[in-house]
Formats: sequence, C-alpha cells, structure tokens
Amino acid sequence: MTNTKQVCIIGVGLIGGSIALSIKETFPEYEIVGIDTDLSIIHEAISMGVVDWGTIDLNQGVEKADIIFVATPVKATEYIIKQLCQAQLKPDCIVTDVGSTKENIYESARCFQEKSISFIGGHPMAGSEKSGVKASNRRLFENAYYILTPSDWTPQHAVDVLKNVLESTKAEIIVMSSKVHDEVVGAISHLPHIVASALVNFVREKKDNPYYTALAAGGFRDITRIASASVEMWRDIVISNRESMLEILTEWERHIADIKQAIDVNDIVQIEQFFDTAKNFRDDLPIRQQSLIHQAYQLNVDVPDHPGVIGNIASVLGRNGVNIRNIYITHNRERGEGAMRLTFVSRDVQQRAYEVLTTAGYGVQIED
Ligand SMILES: NC(=O)c1ccc[n+]([C@@H]2O[C@H](COP(=O)([O-])OP(=O)(O)OC[C@H]3O[C@@H](n4cnc5c(N)ncnc54)[C@H](O)[C@@H]3O)[C@@H](O)[C@H]2O)c1
Ligand SMILES: O=C(O)C(=O)C[C@]1(C(=O)O)C=C[C@@H](O)C=C1
Repeated sequence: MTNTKQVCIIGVGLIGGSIALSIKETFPEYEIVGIDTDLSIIHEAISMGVVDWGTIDLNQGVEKADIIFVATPVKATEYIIKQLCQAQLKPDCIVTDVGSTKENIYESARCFQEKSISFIGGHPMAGSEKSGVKASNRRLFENAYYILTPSDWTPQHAVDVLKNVLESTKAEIIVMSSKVHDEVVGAISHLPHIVASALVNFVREKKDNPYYTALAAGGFRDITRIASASVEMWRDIVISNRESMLEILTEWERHIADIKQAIDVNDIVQIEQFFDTAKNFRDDLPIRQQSLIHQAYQLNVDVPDHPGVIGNIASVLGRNGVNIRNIYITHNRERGEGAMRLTFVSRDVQQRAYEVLTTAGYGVQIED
C-alpha cells in the first residue's frame, strides 16, 4: 500500500500515456494529471481516459503530485528536470523518468539532492515505432523488463513506493546503475536502431532502380521496422549516449570488417562460423512471454492475381466468425502474385482461420 494520491505525467505520448493507463487500471482512485506542450494533446488524452485533467503549465500541474513521471524525449527530460528543481514540489514527492538513456538524466537530476527530493531513473524496455498518446496501451509493458536506476540520495522506501505503483504495468522491475544501463542498452537497443536506419538509407540511395524497393520484402522489412520510429526521440538518444555509442560503433565496424575480409579471401570456414555463431546465440536467447499486444498469431496466404481475391479472403473468414486483427500485403513476386499476412488475436483464432482458408482452397502457411 502507498499513500500516493496524485500521479503527474509530463509528456503524454506513447510511453507516458501507457504508464498512465496501467496505473489507472490498478489504482482507479489515483488522480492522473497530464502535462504536455500542446493543449490539443491534453484534450485527446482526457477524451481517451488516459488522464483525469491536464495543463500546459508545468508548475500548476506538479504542485500536488506525489509521483512525477517525465516521459518526454531525453533532451527535453534534462531540461524539464532542471525546471522541476526550481518548482514548488511536495516534500515527499518522487520524481522518475522513462528515458532510453540514463547517465545524462542522472547528471541533470543531481539538483534534487540538495532539496532532498527523491529521484529514481527509469526505463521500460518495451515500446514501438509509433508515437503519441493515440498509440498508448495499458498492456504495453506486460512481461517486459522495467529498469530502475535510483540515485544514491534516494531512500529505499521511495524506491519501494515507485515499485509498488509500477507493478500495475505488470513489467518485471530490475535495478542497475545508469552507467551499466547505457552500455548494455546502447548495444541491444540503440545500435539496432542505427543499423536499421543505415540499412534503409543504403537501399534508399539505390532507389533509381525500382527493383530495390519492389523486392525489399520480408527480411528487409523485419529488420527495419524500427527505422520508422520518432526522429526526435532517436536524435536525442544517440546524442545523450555519445560515449557508449562511439565505443559500440567501433566494435560494430570490426564485425563488419571481419565478414568483409572473409568474403574477400573466400574463407568459407570463417563465413560459416559467422552465421553459425549468430544462429546459435540467437536461437538460445531466452524467450520472454510477451504481452498480448506484441503477440502475433499470423498466417501467410498465397494470393493469386484475381480481382476481388482479397475481399473474398476477408469475407470467407468473416462468414465463419473469424476476426482479422491486421492485414499486410507483400507484392514480392513477379507478375502481380503476392502473399497476404494476416494477424489474429490468439492461437485458437489463428488455427480456425487456417482451417477455414485451406477448406476454401487457399495456400496457407502458419507462421510461428
Ligand atoms: N517509444 C519507445 O519505444 C520507447 C520505449 C521506452 C522508453 N522510451 C522513452 O520514452 C520517452 C518518450 O517517448 P515516447 O515514445 O512516448 O514519445 P512520444 O513522442 O510518443 O511522446 C512524447 C510526448 O512528450 C511531449 N513533450 C515533448 N517535449 C515536451 C516538453 N518540453 N514538455 C512537455 N511535454 C513534452 C510530446 O508532445 C509528446 O506528447 C523518451 O525519452 C524515450 O526515449 C521510448
Ligand atoms: O519495439 C520497438 O519498437 C522498440 O524499439 C522498443 C525499444 C527497443 O529498442 O527495444 C526502443 C527504445 C526503448 O528505449 C526501449 C525499447
């Protein structure tokens, strides 16, 4: 149990909105206040039930808060923390953030120490390439890790209060130092985003030949989904995690140079080892049961080039009571044929759809 009554979310976007929704579901008695730069965002958040009320006035929004979440891009977070240090906060207020980098935010939060305000860095390790309050979801963090990096002046009971509130996200909370956070997350999150964007830019340079974009299908799309994420957010992340990123990118260049060298001298053993080492490690990565919104129960359906075939697939499923959650078409074959990737909410619905479509004569593959 906590005595928390009012939670303030600064930056009511994807992450701030999702945290607000999780907290509201578990603690309906809490008042959730939203602060953003634009009143239209506040109005939208109120109409979606994400916050109870909101304002664009930081001082007005935080004055009665028991817990403040700063959920803005990380450079804005540094600035907002400085403003909070000057603001009138309740004496036992806890300030936390959700930023993807932790060292820079920890440094800017040192000003809380002389005011004896508890500051606990935070980073939920789940998200999406989408932004804004519209994309928020109360189940976003289910079964994900939620990293906390408490400051050394923050008492343990404040960390316990925050953990208690964060249990509403159903994430697994782990504690580490902000330095270790930035090194590890730099490698497993920030580097992949750079690689994805570099890969897209690489193909973009070849766009004069239309085959590049036409043939960029499954593998390319899978590995580059995250290149569609918020530019502001990722600009701030790589600027803020500069030191770790420079070291990581130097290591990365070594990996690329090694495989390039192996191809150059036709070193078949080394080429095989390159793929084999990666495959073994990837196959052994622990699988965390993801939240419902991440689970994708999919079917690939061969789509012959006939007028009305897509409508027919949708209606045959509809007639049999099967709801489609998402449809994605890949035109990855010559002469107009393609594949349709359908997503369903559960394994049962996926199985039912498979039966319906195979009975109707479609070529269907289940994707695990
Ligand atoms: N998107 C992800 O996958 C993800 C995952 C984990 C953590 N994060 C971190 O969470 C934070 C927010 O990311 P997001 O994806 O929710 O972004 P978002 O763009 O969806 O939301 C950010 C919100 O902050 C508001 N904002 C910006 N500057 C502000 C300011 N000065 N004052 C008040 N509001 C301001 C924006 O208007 C927007 O509503 C970032 O620090 C990011 O690094 C993102
Ligand atoms: O799933 C995605 O789209 C994400 O990019 C989520 C992701 C990640 O890299 O794993 C992105 C940034 C965050 O700081 C944490 C999570």
